[in-house]
Amino acid sequence: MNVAAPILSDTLARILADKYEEVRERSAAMPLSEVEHQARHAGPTRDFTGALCSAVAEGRVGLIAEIKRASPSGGLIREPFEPAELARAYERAGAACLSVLTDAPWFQGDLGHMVQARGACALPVLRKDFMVHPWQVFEARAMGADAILLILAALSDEQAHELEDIARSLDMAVLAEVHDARELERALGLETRLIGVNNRNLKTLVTDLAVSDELIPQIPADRIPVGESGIRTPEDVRRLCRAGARCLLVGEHLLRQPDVEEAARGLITAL
Ligand SMILES: O=P(O)(O)OC[C@@H](O)[C@@H](O)c1c[nH]c2ccccc12
Repeated sequence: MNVAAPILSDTLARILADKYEEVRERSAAMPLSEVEHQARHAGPTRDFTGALCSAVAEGRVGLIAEIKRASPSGGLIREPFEPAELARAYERAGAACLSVLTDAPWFQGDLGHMVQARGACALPVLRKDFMVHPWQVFEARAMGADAILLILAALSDEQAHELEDIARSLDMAVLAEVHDARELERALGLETRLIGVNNRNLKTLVTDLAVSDELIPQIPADRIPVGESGIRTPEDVRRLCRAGARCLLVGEHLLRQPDVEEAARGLITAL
């Protein structure tokens, strides 16, 4: 009998096992009090939620454009990979915000990519990682992040609330990510207005825009729905808009194009 098999076939569980180990190592190298001190003395945040709302108010798509070198579902996505250049191209195209993958083992990410991207433009930046511990939230802010992602599938309610409280105390926005109705209900218990609907199942990596068709209409009007993952064409953009989301998080499709600026503009103006 192989009791490990079901767990090992769950990608999210494998990523989280690595993440807890990473947090153990990093927090041994620098105490929480020190990284918290750095976070509380970092420069001001850029308004992530405000940037999305302004884009939508102006009739555009509120695009969170992603910067990542690789992913478990897509393999190596872009090489050569230049975070600063990508950030400037997305900004010229009219993206509202950036998302930068910082997970190393599964996405070939790095906090340095986030620092480079943020330094190259004026856009608010989300640290895209698997946040499970306060240490990482302080680290994100210390390195300049304006927003963090909280994946409900990866967190207990208690963890989600604790990490959100810390992010808010640091003036960071929180994107609460859900993939089913149960997670949506839990996310609505948080303070944040930003509710991301991930079309990709992080356990199986199967991506289906029907997840957005189903869940986005269930999000109350006082929240801001964000459609996430698997968005490629202007028709996809219009489909998520019909479901009720004018804010979208897009990575792989843009990063596979030689001209990311033109590709981003094509989605931003799709409505
Ligand atoms: O590259 P895509 O399919 O356009 O998707 C972007 C983004 O939604 C995806 O990277 C993502 C959404 N939630 C996540 C959580 C962890 C890692 C990655 C993600």
